[in-house]
Amino acid sequence: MSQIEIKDVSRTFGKRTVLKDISLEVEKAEIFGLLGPSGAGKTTLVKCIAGIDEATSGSVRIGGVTMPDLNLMKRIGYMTQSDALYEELTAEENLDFFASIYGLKGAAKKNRIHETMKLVNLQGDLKKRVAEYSGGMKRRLSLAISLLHEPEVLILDEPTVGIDPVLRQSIWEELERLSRNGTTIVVTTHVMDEAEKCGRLGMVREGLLIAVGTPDELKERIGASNLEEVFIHYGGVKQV
Ligand SMILES: Nc1ncnc2c1ncn2[C@@H]1O[C@H](COP(=O)(O)OP(=O)(O)OP(=O)(O)O)[C@@H](O)[C@H]1O
Repeated sequence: MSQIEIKDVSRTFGKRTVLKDISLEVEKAEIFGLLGPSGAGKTTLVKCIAGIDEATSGSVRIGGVTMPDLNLMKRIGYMTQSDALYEELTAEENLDFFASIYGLKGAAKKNRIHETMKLVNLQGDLKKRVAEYSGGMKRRLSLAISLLHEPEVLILDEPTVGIDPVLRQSIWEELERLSRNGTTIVVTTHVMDEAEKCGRLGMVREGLLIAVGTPDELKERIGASNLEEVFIHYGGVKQV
């Protein structure tokens, strides 16, 4: 059984269909990347996987359980594109709040807060109010929050936007470490060198999943020398 099983998922908003019959399986410990032009439906798809949104038809199962499922959501880490943070609270208070929701307590909670903040290089800014954080710092704090409870499945919607290349690299090293330890990761990105680090990629265009494969398979399939060409071939629009 695959860790994530997406079967014939469609999502409509009013008369508009933004996901069309998407079927996909993601294996345990895989890093699966979703690529596609802006508005293609990547965020809508990851929201359906995370159980934040529900497919109009079709099903999403994680570990054999149909989503959305409240119990299962505690085992999923989800980082949204727009940071869901309490601006008036300090970073530490934000982390403390989310850690408590996930059932972390006492010394274990404190240790995990420090570990995740170290990981995103914000350990010196725990006491700072989020309102005083830069955009990139907020992204890093959101990432730390999504990692707090060491989820089995991690869903990241453009996690490294606004993050400098050095830190981006260390975040990817951490994602690779998590995957080696068994975490399944689904990540959306517009950054080609990040896409290259994914085990497999899914190309989304106008609500359809039009190609799936390893970065090398996708390149070979169309005779491209790099992923940018693959993106342009399948996406039609060049992203900056
Ligand atoms: N709640 C909603 N109501 C109506 N339309 C929506 C809603 N959410 C998303 N859409 C539409 O669905 C389409 C897909 O949006 P989505 O955010 O999934 O794209 P995306 O591929 O993630 O884009 P980006 O790369 O810019 O983040 C867009 O045309 C968007 O306007």
